[in-house]
Amino acid sequence: MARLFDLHAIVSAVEEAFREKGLGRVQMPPKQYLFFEGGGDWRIMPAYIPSMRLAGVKTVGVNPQNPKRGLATVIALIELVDPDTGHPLAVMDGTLITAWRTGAAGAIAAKYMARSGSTVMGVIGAGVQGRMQVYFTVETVRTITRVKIFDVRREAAKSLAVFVEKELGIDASIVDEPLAAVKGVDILATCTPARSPIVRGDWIEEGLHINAIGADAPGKEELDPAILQKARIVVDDFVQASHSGEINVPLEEGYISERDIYAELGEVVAGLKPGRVDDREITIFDSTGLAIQDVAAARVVYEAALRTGLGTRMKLVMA
Ligand SMILES: NC(=O)C1=CN([C@@H]2O[C@H](COP(=O)(O)OP(=O)(O)OC[C@H]3O[C@@H](n4cnc5c(N)ncnc54)[C@H](O)[C@@H]3O)[C@@H](O)[C@H]2O)C=CC1
Ligand SMILES: CC(=O)C(=O)O
Repeated sequence: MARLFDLHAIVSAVEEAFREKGLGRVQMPPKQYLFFEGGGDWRIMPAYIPSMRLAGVKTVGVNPQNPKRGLATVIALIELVDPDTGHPLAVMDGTLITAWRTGAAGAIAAKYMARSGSTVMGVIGAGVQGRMQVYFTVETVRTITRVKIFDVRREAAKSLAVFVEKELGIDASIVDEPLAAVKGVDILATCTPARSPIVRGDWIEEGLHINAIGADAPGKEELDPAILQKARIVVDDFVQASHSGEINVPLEEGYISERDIYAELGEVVAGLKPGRVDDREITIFDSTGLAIQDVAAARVVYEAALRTGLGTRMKLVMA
């Protein structure tokens, strides 16, 4: 999988998928959850994008206790199918695809919603998604020169700082408190499994764009609802975000109402609604993760595998 990685091809495929969603041309029922007694959950995520002749499903487990067992928090598997016949085309790892397509969604949101000329990025939660948010955003928004990193595990922050300096060639600073990752930044990515706000309302400065990535299940939240009350909020999918995104708790508790949600990202990408309209406004992209992102990114990898001969051909025996 890693040998087939192509950041810009993935961003472009995911952007096309968002555009199709904005134009109302995808089939994607909201993701379904099973909640395990041990604290983790498992999700099923199907999608069909007719104009891209693309269909498939991801199954994905999420358990923040996994790193203690030597496993990733997010573990996924993807099947692509031929939309003409329903025949499987490929079965592939979905763990890297999830990280890549989530990085791509954050980068696309930043492209449409962050201030132009943004130079400083902050990240809270320097795990798998935090790293990919930084990587994809830096490579897509070409003006970032510095990244500020906070993680409750200093070794995670250190590992990301080394990646940023060595692989991306820009400055990285590790900070000792979340406030310092928020102050003075243009783009903030929050990427933790938190169930109560980490970022406080009175820390927020004019013009900030936030990619709220970590909240992707009921009860999860990373931002003080006071931030949502004063921000332009764009979600990836209204139904999913209402049940499981950054807006789920503030909606449930009455801090915001459905009227406060400005748009879905696909509508912005499709040009139906403008993204940022004012350099001083605060904008939030609430990402829950969409199946259309998964199948779009998976197809980039599948086609690269066909081109390069990587992967294993399987004959499926069907009666
Ligand atoms: N929106 C989306 O499309 C997706 C969302 N996610 C969600 O993103 C979150 C992170 O996932 P991964 O990066 O894969 O997990 P991870 O376990 O690799 O990284 C999480 C990081 O957050 C840090 N952390 C935990 N609590 C913190 C706090 N209060 N302050 C600062 N750092 C803290 C941990 O030390 C760890 O380094 C999860 O909630 C996951 O469900 C995951 C994939 C896609
Ligand atoms: C983890 C998750 O929910 C997603 O991949 O969208």
